[in-house]
Amino acid sequence: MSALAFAAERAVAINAVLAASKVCQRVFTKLVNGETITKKDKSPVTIADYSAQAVVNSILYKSFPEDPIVGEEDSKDLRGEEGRSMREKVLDLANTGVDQPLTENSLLETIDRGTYSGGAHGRMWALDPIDGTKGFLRGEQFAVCLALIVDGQVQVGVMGCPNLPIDAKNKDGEKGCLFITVKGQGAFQRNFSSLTETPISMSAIQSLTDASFCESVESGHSNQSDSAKIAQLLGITKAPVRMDSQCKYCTLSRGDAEIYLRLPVSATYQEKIWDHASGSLLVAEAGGIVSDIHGRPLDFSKGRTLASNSGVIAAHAKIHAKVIEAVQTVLFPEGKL
Ligand SMILES: Nc1ncnc2c1ncn2[C@@H]1O[C@H](COP(=O)(O)O)[C@@H](OP(=O)(O)O)[C@H]1O
Ligand SMILES: [Mg+2]
Ligand SMILES: [Mg+2]
Ligand SMILES: [Mg+2]
Repeated sequence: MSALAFAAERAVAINAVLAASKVCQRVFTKLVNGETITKKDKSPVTIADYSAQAVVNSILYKSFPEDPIVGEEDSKDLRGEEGRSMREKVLDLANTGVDQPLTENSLLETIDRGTYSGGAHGRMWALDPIDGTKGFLRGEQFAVCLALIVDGQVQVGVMGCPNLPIDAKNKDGEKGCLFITVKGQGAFQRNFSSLTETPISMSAIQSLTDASFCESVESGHSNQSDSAKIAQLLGITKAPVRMDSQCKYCTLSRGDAEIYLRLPVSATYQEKIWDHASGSLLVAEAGGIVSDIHGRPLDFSKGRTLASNSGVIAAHAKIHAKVIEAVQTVLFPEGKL
């Protein structure tokens, strides 16, 4: 029997995301127990972001030294005398997640392996070391998100969600889930603490009135008054599930909600590829369709952003077209498209 496609990439991505997720958990515990998180100082989360990016990049480099990485962060603010204090903290933290300790120089170099410009050709990884920074700071949802993109197509996606309950019905139960997908091979969930992977799929609701939808906690990231109108038009009665990060894609994929609406708040904002690469493949492999507000597939070949898309709409394949129709009616009452 031949090995499954991307088996090595899948395994390395799981290791990298798990290691970075644990680094984030460690930072958070430290912050909560110390005084820093209440200071409204953005530096703590920045430390976690940098450390997680260093850990993932370092693990990827060992197995795939030739692969470029499109990562959210870069080392600019860690350099020089001004960056010293943060650099030292990041180094300490990052070194809790890697086998071979990094030096200050190799830390900066490792973080900057994420500066690739993306594009339509060849292999590249897309990395969001902490997606949902604001959720992380609030002690709510965030995710470490890693995807392999080949010739503009997402092939592998792994997400670590340290604060997500393993079972949505038991919110006080064990937390820490890993979501894993390879194109054509399905969607899976496992606990941080166990190797057993469980296949997951979206719920196929019969009627839209039974549906619930997810959206950002942050109204600056997705237009919540438009989503309320769309929900009303679709006959949805349940309150929106507001959640930070790509945990929304994970929630849909295991059947805990049916629709994800990400509606533009500005005409100029371009979604970042690392905010959607892994999550969109997970939903597709779990039985959903992911598109922009016009129903167009997300195009990961345009560089670091989804430059040819606007917003994101994800839903079970059976209801996606109906959702897009409602989105168009609300956003373009004059029939713009
Ligand atoms: N105006 C905007 N519209 C849409 N997304 C935005 C935005 N400004 C920032 N974001 C993105 O929203 C992401 C968080 O998404 P969500 O609201 O679903 O939690 C952020 O990721 P980071 O937290 O990694 O910076 C950031 O990239
Ligand atoms: Mg993000
Ligand atoms: Mg981020
Ligand atoms: Mg950010």
